Amino acid sequence: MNLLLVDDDAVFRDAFVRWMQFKGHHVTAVSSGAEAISQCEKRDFDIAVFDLNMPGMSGLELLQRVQASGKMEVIILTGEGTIESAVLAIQMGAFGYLTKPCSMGELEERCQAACQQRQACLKNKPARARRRPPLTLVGESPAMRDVVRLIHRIAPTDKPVLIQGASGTGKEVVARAVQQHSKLCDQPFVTINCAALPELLVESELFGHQKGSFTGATTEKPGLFEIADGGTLFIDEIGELPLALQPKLLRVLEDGSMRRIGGHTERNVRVRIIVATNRDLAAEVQAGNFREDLYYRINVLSVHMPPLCQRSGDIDRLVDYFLASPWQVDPAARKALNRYDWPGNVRQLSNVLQRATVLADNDTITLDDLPNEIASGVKEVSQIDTGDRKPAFAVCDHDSNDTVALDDISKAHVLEVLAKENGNKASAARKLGIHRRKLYRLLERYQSNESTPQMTS
Ligand SMILES: Nc1ncnc2c1ncn2[C@@H]1O[C@H](COP(=O)(O)OP(=O)(O)OP(=O)(O)O)[C@@H](O)[C@H]1O
Repeated sequence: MNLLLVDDDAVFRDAFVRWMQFKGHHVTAVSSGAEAISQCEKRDFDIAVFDLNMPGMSGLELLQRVQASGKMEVIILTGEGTIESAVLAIQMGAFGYLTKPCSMGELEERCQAACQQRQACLKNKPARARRRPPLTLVGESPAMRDVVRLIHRIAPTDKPVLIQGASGTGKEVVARAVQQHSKLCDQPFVTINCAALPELLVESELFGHQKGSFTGATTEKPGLFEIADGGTLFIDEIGELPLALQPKLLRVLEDGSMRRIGGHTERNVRVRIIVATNRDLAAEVQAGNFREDLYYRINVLSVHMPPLCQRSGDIDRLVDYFLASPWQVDPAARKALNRYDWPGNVRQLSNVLQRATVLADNDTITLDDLPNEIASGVKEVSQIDTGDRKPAFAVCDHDSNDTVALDDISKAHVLEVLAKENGNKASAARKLGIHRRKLYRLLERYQSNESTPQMTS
């Protein structure tokens, strides 16, 4: 295998290089995301192993940067082993993740498995078919029907589109839908997230640079406007675009002209712009953080994404969409999913379901596999989306008293059995007829409920 390791831990790097070379693999080991990107520009790798926590660029950011090339499989290493980051890595397209400390043998095995998958993929599928899966905008609630109607109205024009809405509501999905229903659907769809990059990098990503125009600009590089020429550029988190850069964007929007950083040549591009933000851009204009002329230039056609809690019926549809066969959700868990407020919207729902599939004992997701704040029938009211001063917790279900009573009975029984077994969890789980992991989760839930403030109706 041709392997790339990116880890700031020199001892681990050294051990990895020795082991993998001993096993006959080619290894390139670097200590930062920036070095990794430059290596990827120079040569192809079969498998890349990224440490999650690195100064500068994290493993997940790096994954996002190299993912577009679709050339190699990525394995993420995490020292903390949080389920959330692992789920995120898989969602972003990583082959898998491993928790440190792990043995070199284990890591090599995982790399071999990733390599086999890559080879099977390269053999069986033509290059075009390996691109992104087809886009699906799930939702038939009245609010989402309005969004879909709007997409069909605005897609055929070549005007800029502004998509606003809270984080995770599906703004990027809508941007892609607009592009796919437009006459530019066969042309490039290029994306940039302004929040994920430092100021100088945003400018150089958008407009490109000439060799030597700043430290680190070792080669000339075309910007995304040039790459997207003839197609669509999706600028995510436009509210984070530095003020100093805004006139440059305004200019390219007005007459299609731009210059690379350090360049003297005026270039002309024809790009349809779609921008998205979770900020209130009008308020940002008022606050002096966003230029008024740019705001009017991008706010020609706008789409407002409704929060998930305002899309009646869509939670069940999304659950069925995210969970492929043979996964099922038992009625109590489905009820809990439906009554939760989803401050993180569709992204949070997708993460919760992926987490549940990791935790579930079999193919059915139960209340035990859901996070406490969802399973316990107490919903966290989002203050981010509405700005309203609401209590942090509120009971949202009429029969929550029954749930609490049942919970109390089962808790008493579980604790009694555990006491009888002298605190031995393995034998208590056997007596209770449940998996040991389930017992651990129940005990965690009892503990956190004791420390969670709850209001009764
Ligand atoms: N209607 C939908 N149907 C299917 N999947 C959806 C839908 N809405 C969102 N998703 C999925 O939810 C996740 C978040 O969506 P997306 O990135 O488009 O949200 P966003 O509003 O752009 O978030 P952010 O503001 O944080 O960038 C993605 O995995 C996306 O595929």
